[in-house]
Amino acid sequence: MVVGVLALQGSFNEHIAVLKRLGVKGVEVRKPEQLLNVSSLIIPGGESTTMAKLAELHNLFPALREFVQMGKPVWGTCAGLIFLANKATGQKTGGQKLIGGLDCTVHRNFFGSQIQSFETELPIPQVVAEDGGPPSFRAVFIRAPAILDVGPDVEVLSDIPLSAIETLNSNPAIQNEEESTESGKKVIVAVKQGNLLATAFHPELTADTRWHSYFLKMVPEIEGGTSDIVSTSTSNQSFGTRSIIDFPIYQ
Ligand SMILES: NC(=O)CC[C@H](N)C(=O)O
Repeated sequence: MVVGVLALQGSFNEHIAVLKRLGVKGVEVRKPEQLLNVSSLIIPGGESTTMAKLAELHNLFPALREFVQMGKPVWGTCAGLIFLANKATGQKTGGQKLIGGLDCTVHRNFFGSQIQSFETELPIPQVVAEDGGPPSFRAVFIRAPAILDVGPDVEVLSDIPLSAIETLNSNPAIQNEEESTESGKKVIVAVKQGNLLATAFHPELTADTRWHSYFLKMVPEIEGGTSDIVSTSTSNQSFGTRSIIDFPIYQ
């Protein structure tokens, strides 16, 4: 079995490279019929409006929705998270099509514009760190979304205190959100709901492969049939982070 990576736009190459480091084949998915050949799917970061337009052009929405509804593991990172959400706010005029399935509301550019992108250390969730490594991971937020509310079946894996973000005082979206958020202090940045995993940050842009290993464990074919793929690879894991200078710029 191979892992599909939606390759319309954004950081699909980076995801495929991480999968390769873990000994797993990642294949680019651009057409509906290609979803038949993959056990699971990663939807990368990029620009969700553009991705939605390209998905529409390639008639991918029905197949993507079916893939999600069939219970196949799907992981959305950043724009991919927006794509999977049932509801998005902060969209461009006219809105954009979503795959949906993930019971949450996401704010598309919660942390501000491209220049308000940032990196921070966040505690690694217990379930993600099963194979060890440092207690935190480097979370890379690029014009990132955040999850504003979740339904009862959604498990929150990571959240972030707004006070930890430098842009807090200069970004009106965050200030408004802070006032309207009940806890007033945190937003959700990683969730799991059954077969769906979603992160507002970009693990594929760091050398820490634990989020990818966690996702691979959600894929029954890989976990059951070829468990050495995941367990062997974890011994090769490193936990460093690439410099932000290397990051692709998403418009
Ligand atoms: N790095 C990203 O994927 C950014 C996503 C962007 N906020 C969007 O609307 O699509």
